[in-house]
Amino acid sequence: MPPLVFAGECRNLQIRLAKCATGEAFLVQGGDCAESFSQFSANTIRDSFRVQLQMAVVAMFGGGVPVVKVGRMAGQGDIINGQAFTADARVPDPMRLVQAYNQAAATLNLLRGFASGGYAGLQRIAQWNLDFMAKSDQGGAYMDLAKRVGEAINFMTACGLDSHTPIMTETEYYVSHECLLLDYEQALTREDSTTGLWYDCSGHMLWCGERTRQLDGAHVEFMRGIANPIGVKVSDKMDPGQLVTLIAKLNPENTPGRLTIIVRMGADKVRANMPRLVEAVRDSGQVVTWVCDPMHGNTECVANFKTRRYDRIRAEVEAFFDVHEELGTVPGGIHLEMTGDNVTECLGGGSSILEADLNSRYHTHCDPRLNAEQALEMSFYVASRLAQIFDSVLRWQRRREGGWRAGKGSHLCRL
Ligand SMILES: O=C[C@H](O)[C@H](O)COP(=O)(O)O
Ligand SMILES: C=C(OP(=O)(O)O)C(=O)O
Ligand SMILES: [Mn+2]
Repeated sequence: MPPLVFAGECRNLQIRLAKCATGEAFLVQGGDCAESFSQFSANTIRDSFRVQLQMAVVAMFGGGVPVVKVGRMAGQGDIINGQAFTADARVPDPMRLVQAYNQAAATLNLLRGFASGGYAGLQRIAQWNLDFMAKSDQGGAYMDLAKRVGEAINFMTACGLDSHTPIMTETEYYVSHECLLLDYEQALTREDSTTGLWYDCSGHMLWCGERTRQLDGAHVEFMRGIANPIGVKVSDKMDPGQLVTLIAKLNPENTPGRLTIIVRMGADKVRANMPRLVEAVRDSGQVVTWVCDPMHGNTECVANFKTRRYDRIRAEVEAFFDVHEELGTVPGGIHLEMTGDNVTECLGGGSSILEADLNSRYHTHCDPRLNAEQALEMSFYVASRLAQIFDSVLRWQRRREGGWRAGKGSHLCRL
């Protein structure tokens, strides 16, 4: 089966992720927990993509920083067994590997079309608002921002910016998924003819899950051998020394952008457990991109539904930014389980979803996702934190005629 991505694309993403490690860009990574075969459709793909476009515009315009867009898309869904709660459905079926591959290829094909075919053109910024969002507070706030962006574009066009330049009409978009099913990943791993390195061509970026990141495990051994940009999920159970050793194993050349540490601890565990990890990595001189996954540490069961509360998700993001602010290190991105559909899977947020609402539009096949409105609301919060950072950077720059220099390792030392 043909590879789904080209090694050169992975190298481009790695360069962008290196910028996220030094605060010169910010990663917005979002999509399903597990893409289901039954919900595979152009509209589902389109709507997830367009919310991510909206989030990127909000973070860029509000935060004053380039945004790197990576989807939790074109990865794995019902790739092993069926969803039905029956013994038959749960029997692993190898033909699902083929279906998952074909769906990933179709998803990626459509995403490439949206990204380069004009759908993502900045002139269309107002059309990205999803219909059901029009009347919501977030939708209204987004339209206000879209109007301001439109004015800025008109001004730049009046200054001579060619509205047909690719910056205005196209966007970069990458895909990622968990490197979980090694048979599937191995089948798509190819030696890149231009460098002689091995790339897992199932996606641009792969990450190692919280449950499979053992130093002597098969997943770390496989990921050590591929040249893709990779991530590692890290909970409060991670030991600082173990993390430093794991990073050295996965990124022995200490290549910027190669390794993203995706912290997922739970809102009430970040402040107590994240600083020691960040300090250990900083003191080791290793370059990583720090990203917050505020989903996986905040899962709970309410009224028989696996759900998450928007307030706890937001609190984890806040703590993530606070810890980096206190240590003078760099918040490099956010990693969300989200959808462009108007689902009721996570409680609270602007849509103020109540326990009684969970039953009405609960469509996830695995973890509960932020709906479009909640995801957009989160991007406004992220933008407000990025604005503070970049505002203070400008103050330092003015005062010191310098700027933030990427110090030894992933932290930034203020001049
Ligand atoms: O993202 C996927 C889930 O977190 C994983 O399947 C584990 O699910 P659990 O949190 O119900 O154990
Ligand atoms: C399983 C996942 O996360 P974690 O490994 O952090 O639990 C996931 O991101 O789908
Ligand atoms: Mn999940």
